[in-house]
Amino acid sequence: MSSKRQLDGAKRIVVKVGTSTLIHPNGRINLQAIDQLSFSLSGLVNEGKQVVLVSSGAIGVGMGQMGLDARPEKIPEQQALASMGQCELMTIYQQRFTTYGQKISQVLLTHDVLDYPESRQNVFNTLDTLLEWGIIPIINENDTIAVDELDHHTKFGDNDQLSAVVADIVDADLLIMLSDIDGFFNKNPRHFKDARLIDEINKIDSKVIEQAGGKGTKFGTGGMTTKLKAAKRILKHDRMMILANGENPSIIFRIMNGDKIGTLFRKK
Ligand SMILES: Nc1ncnc2c1ncn2[C@@H]1O[C@H](COP(=O)(O)OP(=O)(O)O)[C@@H](O)[C@H]1O
Ligand SMILES: N[C@@H](CCC(=O)OP(=O)(O)O)C(=O)O
Repeated sequence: MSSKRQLDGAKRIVVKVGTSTLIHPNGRINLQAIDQLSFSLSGLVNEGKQVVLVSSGAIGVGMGQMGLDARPEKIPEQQALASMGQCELMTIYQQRFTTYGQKISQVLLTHDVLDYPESRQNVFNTLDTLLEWGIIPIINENDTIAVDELDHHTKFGDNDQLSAVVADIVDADLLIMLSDIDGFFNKNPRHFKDARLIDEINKIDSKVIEQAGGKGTKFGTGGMTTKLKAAKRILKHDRMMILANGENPSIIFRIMNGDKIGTLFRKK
């Protein structure tokens, strides 16, 4: 067995970063993580890759701004926090990416863009143009609009699934999902000391689904269940996904080098 993964020269890459990577447990912004992420993604663009960043964190950053240590129950309050936090988050990204000479843009999406071929095409046209220009689009769900109503489905559910949808829209080769855990384990490692990291998964069957548990921190949403839903979509369309620990986002360079880090989801 080869000690390196063959990522088949992946050129168009979507990177998803979860709230738990961007926010310290004390609620403050993890500047080091954002800096490393900006450095690594700018480095990939300089190597000739096309990179989209799907970034969570708006609500988490908004909570920090308002001094809250628990997510409010009321949806309008969550949306207000997202609106504040998104602005702050983009300001920090703008600063850090500028340091590395990298231009960025912001794209906020709702699920219903997928229901309308014209909207979907417009999203593709925008993203494709940005990527051709060497810009890194930073995508989040448009939390102000995104709520689930009976007849108007605007919510993706979570950014794990949003990132897989984005990978489809831009026809990405690879989705790198950075979380607060080293990859997919055969059981939740926060509850079981003997949990084992799985190197590669080729199919999301009921056995794999049963191994997935809930979220890890107060900032996370969905836990492994939503990451597996995203992986299912990725496999269905013959793309690759790597789930890895975003604690130190420069891990992206080693991932792209084919080092066996985290869990690779790929069809056999
Ligand atoms: N089988 C599993 N393997 C790895 N992590 C798991 C598993 N089942 C549940 N988890 C939990 O999923 C968490 C990651 O998801 P989440 O908290 O939503 O983070 P993020 O903010 O990165 O989306 C881990 O911290 C872990 O507690
Ligand atoms: N749109 C929300 C993110 C929702 C979400 O999926 O968060 P996470 O599980 O941390 O990736 C925000 O920016 O706070």
